[in-house]
Amino acid sequence: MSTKLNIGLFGFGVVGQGLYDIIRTKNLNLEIKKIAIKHPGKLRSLPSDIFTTDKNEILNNPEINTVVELINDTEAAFDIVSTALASGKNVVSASKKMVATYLDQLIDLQQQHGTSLLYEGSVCGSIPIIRNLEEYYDNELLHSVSGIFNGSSNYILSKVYLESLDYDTALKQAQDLGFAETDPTLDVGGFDAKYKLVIAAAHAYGIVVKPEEILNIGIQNVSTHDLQHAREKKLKIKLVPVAKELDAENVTLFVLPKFVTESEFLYNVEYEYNGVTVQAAFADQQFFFGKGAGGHPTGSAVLSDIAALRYGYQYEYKKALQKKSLNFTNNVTLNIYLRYHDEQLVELLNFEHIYERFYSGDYKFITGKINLQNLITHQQRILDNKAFIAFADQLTGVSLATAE
Ligand SMILES: NC(=O)C1=CN([C@@H]2O[C@H](COP(=O)(O)OP(=O)(O)OC[C@H]3O[C@@H](n4cnc5c(N)ncnc54)[C@H](OP(=O)(O)O)[C@@H]3O)[C@@H](O)[C@H]2O)C=CC1
Ligand SMILES: N[C@@H](CC=O)C(=O)O
Repeated sequence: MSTKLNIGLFGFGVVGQGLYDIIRTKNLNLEIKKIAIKHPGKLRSLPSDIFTTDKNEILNNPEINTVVELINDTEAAFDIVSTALASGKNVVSASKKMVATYLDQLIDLQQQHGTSLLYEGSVCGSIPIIRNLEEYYDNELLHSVSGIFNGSSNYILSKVYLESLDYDTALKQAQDLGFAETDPTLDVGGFDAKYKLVIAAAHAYGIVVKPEEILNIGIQNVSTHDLQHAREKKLKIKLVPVAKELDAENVTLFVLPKFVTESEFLYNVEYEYNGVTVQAAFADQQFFFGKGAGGHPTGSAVLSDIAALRYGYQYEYKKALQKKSLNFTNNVTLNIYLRYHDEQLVELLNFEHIYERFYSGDYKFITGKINLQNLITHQQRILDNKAFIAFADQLTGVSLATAE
């Protein structure tokens, strides 16, 4: 029999309201008892007595057995979630930065207190990827997990590529639609995709990697030259996080823009949609597609976690708890396109091999092979120089289109 859930909800913004709308339409064995928010003066769509600004009205209420955390403050979210888990309450969260940053501590807390933390909504909105990695692929050898994990960046790339809208207007639209983070640098800089990659990798490969160890370069420096380059070669530019098993012992993780070919599933993933490609040893290639941002799509994933809690569902972190775990490494060579101004940057990056160099007026690019570690070392210089970097597919052995 399912347990009645008495919920304390933290956050009534885009996702919190999305969840509330969905719950309202259903007759589920659950009740939202209290909603904690930050700004008491804001106009709300519900009677004021359901709201509180005191977290302890939820955390210290013995009647509340489930906390749903949907706030936009990482440190406050960790405080709320860890307190709830330690006091015997199960938790659902969509805060990917918080989960990725504190994943090892959150796993420990669940084990110590026998409580459950579910976070499907934190990775790729409505796409049920975490539970699939955790359960369905439990016994599969995964060669790679990659895709489009950030709705805002993808929305912007679709707008600038398909509709020739300017970047700033496209970003403003992504913010107005509720897709972007409070600080949109997290989206366009590839941080948000990286947090999601950290979480996915924990369930796919059992590795818990600190976000700061992983390269993230986003779409913030994309220019009309880069877009034109892609168009001429019938490619699209997508922001792609990659988790790839290199051999029986090593896994690499990185987030970079990518030139995607027409034959890839990601080519047709546009606007706020996300896509996840899983390359497995036996199941072969599988593709998950769905809305990656927005109140209702994310609310639906949060509700699915809440429903799973009614039956006592917990992540077992089976791969992470295995004795022989995989190592995370940045020692991998990538096929890279670099658009740049500063010749010194090219020297610093120390290409292992150069396929092509192009100069025309103020447009200069180079394609070649680079070690990921070199990109990490010079990441800040790449960004400060307004240079743009993208990789080409190596997962299937296809090299840069320009290399042919
Ligand atoms: N937007 C999206 O598409 C998605 C967002 N997420 C994640 O979900 C979380 C929420 O995002 P979103 O709904 O967009 O954010 P919003 O900015 O729309 O809403 C944030 C909410 O959190 C509340 N809040 C902030 N700090 C506190 C606090 N200390 N205690 C209680 N309430 C607090 C705010 O209160 P007040 O209303 O008073 O300001 C607000 O209601 C974030 O972690 C985000 O990364 C995940 C997937 C998709
Ligand atoms: N800002 C995020 C929201 C969902 O996770 C995104 O754009 O994907």
